[in-house]
Amino acid sequence: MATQGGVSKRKAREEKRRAQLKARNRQQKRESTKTAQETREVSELCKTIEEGAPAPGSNPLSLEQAAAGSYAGARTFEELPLSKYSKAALKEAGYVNLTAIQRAALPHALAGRDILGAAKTGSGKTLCFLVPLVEKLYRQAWTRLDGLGALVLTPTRELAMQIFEELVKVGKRHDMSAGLLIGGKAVQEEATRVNAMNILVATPGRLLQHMDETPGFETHALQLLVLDEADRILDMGFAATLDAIIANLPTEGRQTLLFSATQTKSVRDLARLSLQQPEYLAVHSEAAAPTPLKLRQAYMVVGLGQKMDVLWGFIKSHLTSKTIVFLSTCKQVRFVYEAFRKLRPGTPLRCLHGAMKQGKRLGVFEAFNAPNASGGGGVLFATDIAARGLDFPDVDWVLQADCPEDVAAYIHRVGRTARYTASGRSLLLLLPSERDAMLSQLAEAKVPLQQLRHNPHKVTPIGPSLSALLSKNVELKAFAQSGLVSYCRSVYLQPNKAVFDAAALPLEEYAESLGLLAAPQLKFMRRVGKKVVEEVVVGASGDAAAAAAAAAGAASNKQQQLGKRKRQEQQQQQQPPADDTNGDQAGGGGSSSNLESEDEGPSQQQQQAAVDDPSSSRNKRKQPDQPAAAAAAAGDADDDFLTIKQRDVFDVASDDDEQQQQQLLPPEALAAAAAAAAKPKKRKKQRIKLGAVSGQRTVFDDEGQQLDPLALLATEGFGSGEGTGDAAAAAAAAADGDGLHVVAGAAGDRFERAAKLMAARDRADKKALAALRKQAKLEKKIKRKAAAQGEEAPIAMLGGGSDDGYSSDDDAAGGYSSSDDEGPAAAAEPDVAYLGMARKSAAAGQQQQQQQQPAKAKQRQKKQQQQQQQQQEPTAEQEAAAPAKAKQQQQQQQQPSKKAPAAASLAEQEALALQLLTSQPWCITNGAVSTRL
Ligand SMILES: Nc1ncnc2c1ncn2[C@@H]1O[C@H](COP(=O)(O)OP(=O)(O)OP(=O)(O)O)[C@@H](O)[C@H]1O
Repeated sequence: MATQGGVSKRKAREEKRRAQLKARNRQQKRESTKTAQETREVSELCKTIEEGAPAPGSNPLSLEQAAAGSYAGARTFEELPLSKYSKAALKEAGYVNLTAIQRAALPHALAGRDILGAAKTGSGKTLCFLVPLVEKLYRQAWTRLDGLGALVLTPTRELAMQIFEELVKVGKRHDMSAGLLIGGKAVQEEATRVNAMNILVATPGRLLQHMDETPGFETHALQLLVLDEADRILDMGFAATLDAIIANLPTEGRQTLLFSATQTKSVRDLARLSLQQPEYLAVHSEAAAPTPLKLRQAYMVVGLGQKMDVLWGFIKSHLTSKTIVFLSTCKQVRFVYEAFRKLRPGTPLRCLHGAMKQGKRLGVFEAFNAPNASGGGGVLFATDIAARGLDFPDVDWVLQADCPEDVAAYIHRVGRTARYTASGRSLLLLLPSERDAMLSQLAEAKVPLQQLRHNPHKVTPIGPSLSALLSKNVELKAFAQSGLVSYCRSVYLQPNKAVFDAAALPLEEYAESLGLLAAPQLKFMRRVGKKVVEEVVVGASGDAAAAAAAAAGAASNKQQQLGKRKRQEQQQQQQPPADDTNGDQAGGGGSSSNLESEDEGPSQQQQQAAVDDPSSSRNKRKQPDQPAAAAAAAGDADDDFLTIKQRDVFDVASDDDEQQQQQLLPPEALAAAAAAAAKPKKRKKQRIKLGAVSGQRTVFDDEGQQLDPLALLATEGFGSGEGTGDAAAAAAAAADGDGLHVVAGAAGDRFERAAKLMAARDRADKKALAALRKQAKLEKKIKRKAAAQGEEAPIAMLGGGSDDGYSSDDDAAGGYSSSDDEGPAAAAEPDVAYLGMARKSAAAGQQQQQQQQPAKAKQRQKKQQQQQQQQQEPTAEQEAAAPAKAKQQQQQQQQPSKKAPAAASLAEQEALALQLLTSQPWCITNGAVSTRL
């Protein structure tokens, strides 16, 4: 039996070995056939490319169809000299016909030429470099042993991930390795595999890190370098990193492809890349607009104080739309997202910014990237990390809540919608101070814009709701504060000074709109203010009118424009409710829902001026029918949040505006306007500015009387006599009409003193914040400890507020300091109070504690009880001193103790801190926001 079993086992083993051998032979045969086929295919492809390549410098897009013997002019992927692997993969991914930029770029790229390609957003530039990349390595029979053959650089991690996914689709049948190198992942993990990669998609920073740190990371064989969003990678932000990367790459025999919707033309930039006779392919340079055809773009002028309301109103009115909202800083995104989430608009909210952890970033990206199966909407609040290249499907709206830094940023942001053949809409919110310059820059770039205004019935102020939220949530308040500061700083730092004017930001209004009680005092903003003062002082000579004129002369054009804009703003504020106008515009239909009208040209501008002008009688009359017709044509009847104002505003910044408005005014209104203009408005405004040394807050005394802004200095430690004296002198000087330079001179001193005071406050604020942080840390630690010991929920940490779910009754009853709670355990650990026990009898509480306490604690308790007993048996001396002591105790009971028990004092501290956080103004010191305590 044993021998029989052994024989059958041996037979089975032999059969298995034979089967394996057969399989290996088959595999080898297949591979050699495949290699032979591939070799044949590669040689054919090389021949076709060599013979049929378009002439250098030609634009294949101009060809109607592929010429005989040439693949230039191909209209489908099938007509291009591509491997059958690539063709099959492209077909599987649903790519059949070529887009314009693909028709122009692919023939040149396949021929191995360097390319500088520019085309509108969403026009398919990704395939313009991925297909030639895969094909080039395939034609060179690149194997895994050959190392790094192609490198794609992109400015953001999300874009790198998206390109990588696309690469996997296109190259799925090829035998190559590809890797994704982005920050936020363990570099060591990547280092083990990076050397085995044939293709890398990377962000510049992480790639350079591997070049510096990963042993054996070689790039000498690189065949192809791609810069997606080339202008961004070539700009200042990446300059040093890119130069270091390029220094590590071979220049000989390397093909370089650069693509973007907004291409760089800087010769110096291109010289850094050592391009070899590049083909410049800007397929949409002759187009009417640099933005997608199916994108409807609009702007709206909104004061900074109303931005949050408009944003909220927009979201509430577009709950089923998929929207991306762009804000300028991470901190703003964080605040708006957190605050709106708590206000529950009724649509999913997400946020994406650079300060998020990579895992979260990826999760949000994937979630927003998922096709919208249910058809429901959603909002993504994002910084400019989502502005370039990302191909989120089905985005209906792009809302730029903050002005983009330049036209290129605008084009990329709006390009997140209306991609490929889809349509989309965008709305740009502009501050009155940004309007003219930004619109003229956009007009210069031929961006077609229509002016809209919001339906006031759809906008409710959310400041009070935010304020209520902030008063309960210290963290959210800190977010609001840092959001505000970061926004102001971003405006202050913008190089595009024609558009961004930090001095024109109405901080008080903005702070209020975020739910804050007061605006911060920002050092950098004070520098802006100081500059204005200096300009005025330089211009001051003799009387105030001359000084104002000199100041106006010295000030930049921008400032003059600002004055003009402010006048316009004032006019707009006096305007009758916007819905009246819109109702009229809608042709009496009562609906203010139109987004587009067909009328353009100068008459439009006149119409605009009439709409803007409150005194124009045309405003009160019905407008012609055309907007109603346009509305019907536009099919926007569902959008009752936005209402039409004007279409294609190209020269809103022109100096003729005022003139045009005046032409439309009736004579009486003109006379009134002339009288108003004759008043020395400017002087008055400047005086207010100069006096507002410590911000433009209204200051009230204890009785609630409004104080002169200058008197603030007197009340805040500069010597009341001097301060009031200054204020009075300033007021007197101002009254006699010669006050401008006097006030300006005095302001210098005050600035200095105010700066000192603020510095002292800042230090105090910092200390207070540090104490708060320390306390929060302590709470967390105690909580963790408690959780680890398996203690149940009813343990509250001192200073922990009501987050732990305690009833307000307990809090109101002063649960922290209830004498019932201060058992031996509480005495031993003064930072922990067992609030849950306040509801039970002290005895029950003690019993429970005894059950929970470990043996050591029991011993300690016993010892303390013994001590108490000893204390209860008074000595003769104690008996003698007893009456005096009793009296003292009685006094102590009657007078609230100055030094409260530890628990009570901490609770008080917390309450005080909370109160101060929600009521005091706050400052900024070296970037850290702190609360003035
Ligand atoms: N030939 C094609 N046929 C069908 N769909 C295509 C084709 N080319 C590209 N697309 C699709 O068009 C969309 C936009 O493509 P892509 O992301 O490459 O645009 P882009 O020009 O790089 O945009 P951006 O300038 O914003 O980076 C993608 O969803 C892509 O799948």
